[in-house]
Amino acid sequence: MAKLHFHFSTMNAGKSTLLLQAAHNYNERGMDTYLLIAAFDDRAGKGRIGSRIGLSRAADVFGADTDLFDMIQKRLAEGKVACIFVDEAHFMTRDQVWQLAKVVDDLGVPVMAYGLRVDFRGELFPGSAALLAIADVMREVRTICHCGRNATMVIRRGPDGRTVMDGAQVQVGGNEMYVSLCRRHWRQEVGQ
Ligand SMILES: Nc1ncnc2c1ncn2[C@@H]1O[C@H](COP(=O)(O)OP(=O)(O)O)[C@@H](O)[C@H]1O
Ligand SMILES: Cc1cn([C@H]2C[C@H](O)[C@@H](COP(=O)(O)O)O2)c(=O)[nH]c1=O
Repeated sequence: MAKLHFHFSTMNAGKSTLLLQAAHNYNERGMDTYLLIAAFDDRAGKGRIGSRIGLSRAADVFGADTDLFDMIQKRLAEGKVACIFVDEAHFMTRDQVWQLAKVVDDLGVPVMAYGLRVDFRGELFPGSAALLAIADVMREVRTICHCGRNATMVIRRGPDGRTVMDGAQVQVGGNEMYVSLCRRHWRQEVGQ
């Protein structure tokens, strides 16, 4: 039975690596996959999913207005797909998460979504909140803080290197701007 999976973590935990590895596993067994990524996260190049370990692969992009059910249905009309992979899933809207649930329930294709659970302030992203609410399977991709504890939070650093607590929820960036920490060290950094 097809399921909606949510693999969540902080940044720099290996989500994109795992996505590319899982997709490759399908492909090497002769099964097609369909890869999607949020349009504005173009760190690996527009329409590419990339991991810091050096792997990358082309993907279709979605914006906030994209109907993911329609988009996936069109792709399925072109040929069978064994699994759908979505990177930067935290950038989806709540409606888009429900569209993925409809793909799973009505079209019978499994969906694997990979994304952050919380933003730099410790607040859920809308896409993550919806996935935590309705995904069939949830799995944490674990990584560690500089102290060795499990990292569950992320801080954002401004251009001067200082930790910031103000600003838009969405700001695309990598290790130069974000650091994953355990909750204790996150609290210390943000002065809580
Ligand atoms: N050259 C490398 N060899 C092995 N692991 C690496 C290398 N470069 C980065 N990594 C590891 O890859 C992980 C980040 O992978 P990535 O897929 O980009 O994460 P995420 O999508 O969760 O942000 C980190 O654990 C990092 O230590
Ligand atoms: C914490 C946080 C992150 N983002 C952005 C920054 C990156 O572009 C992605 C996450 O990248 P990953 O390495 O693939 O995990 O999300 C953001 O917009 N707002 C935040 O608070």
